[in-house]
Amino acid sequence: MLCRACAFVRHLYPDNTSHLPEHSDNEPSIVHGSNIFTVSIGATRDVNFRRSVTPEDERVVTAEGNSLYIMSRISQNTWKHRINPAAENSGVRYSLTFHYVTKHNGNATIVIGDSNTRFLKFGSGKGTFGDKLPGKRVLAFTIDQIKPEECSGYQNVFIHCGVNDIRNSGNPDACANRLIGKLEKICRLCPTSRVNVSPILPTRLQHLNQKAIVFNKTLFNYINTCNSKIGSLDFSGFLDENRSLLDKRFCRYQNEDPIHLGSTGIFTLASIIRAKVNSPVDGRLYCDVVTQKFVPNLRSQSAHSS
Ligand SMILES: O=C(O)CCC(=O)C(=O)O
Ligand SMILES: [Fe+2]
Repeated sequence: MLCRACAFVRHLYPDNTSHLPEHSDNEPSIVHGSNIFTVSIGATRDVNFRRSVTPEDERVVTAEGNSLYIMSRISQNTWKHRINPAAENSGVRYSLTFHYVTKHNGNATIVIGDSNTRFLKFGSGKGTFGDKLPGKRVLAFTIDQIKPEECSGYQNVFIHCGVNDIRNSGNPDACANRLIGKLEKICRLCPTSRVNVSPILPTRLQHLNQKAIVFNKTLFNYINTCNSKIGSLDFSGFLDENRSLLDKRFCRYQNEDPIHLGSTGIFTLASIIRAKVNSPVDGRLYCDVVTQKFVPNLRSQSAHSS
């Protein structure tokens, strides 16, 4: 059970000269998907709303005494609000703003990924990330199924792309560019979130791994040169001793399934995600391992390709 509480902010506007600078109510403690309620008492004042990316898009809400206006938490990622000084003095105004907060909401995490993320569980109790790491897991089997809008309000965003796209496409580079397009949109929608992307996880199939290398190289070139601080996960521990295939220990059914993680693999993936949430906010803790060491190994290729 998450510990939920209400935090409230009180403002006093003694006369028409008092104002509130432009801001968003986007504190990490405010629960994703919640609403923000503001009760007005006393003089009527205008609340001006402006879209962050297109500031010319401005709206005004007139907050009369004894009225309530409601903003969604999600809107705070794309809108700012302020109260300008008023032309005429119509007296004192108070406002009370209520935020729905949880103690650990600063860790709120969304994982969007393929079937290898299916068994990652948020919540409390055994087999979950626990109360201190609240969040949501969303399945996206292909890059096109990733919906950037779902990420807003989460402090940590993890995008885990599987092999479905590269398996069905002759052009892994084009797949990587489609994912990059999604990442750019996520960074625009969630400017204060820590966005992380996984390299494609190695499989037991060398022909897929070769496509994954091309995909990962394009992806890493982008994240190492883009202006957004996108983090990545270090998957080097999943490789076998030749550093070319998914280590059997992590496979489902001990190597019977060449693509899917078994319980050890899922546990390892969960640990990597948890460590990333707990890591310092440096934005750039990169493993280039997959692009540098995850090279095709001809010996294991003939032994394992199918
Ligand atoms: O006084 C108001 O209506 C605005 C209050 C507000 O924006 C806030 O408390 O964050
Ligand atoms: Fe506010």
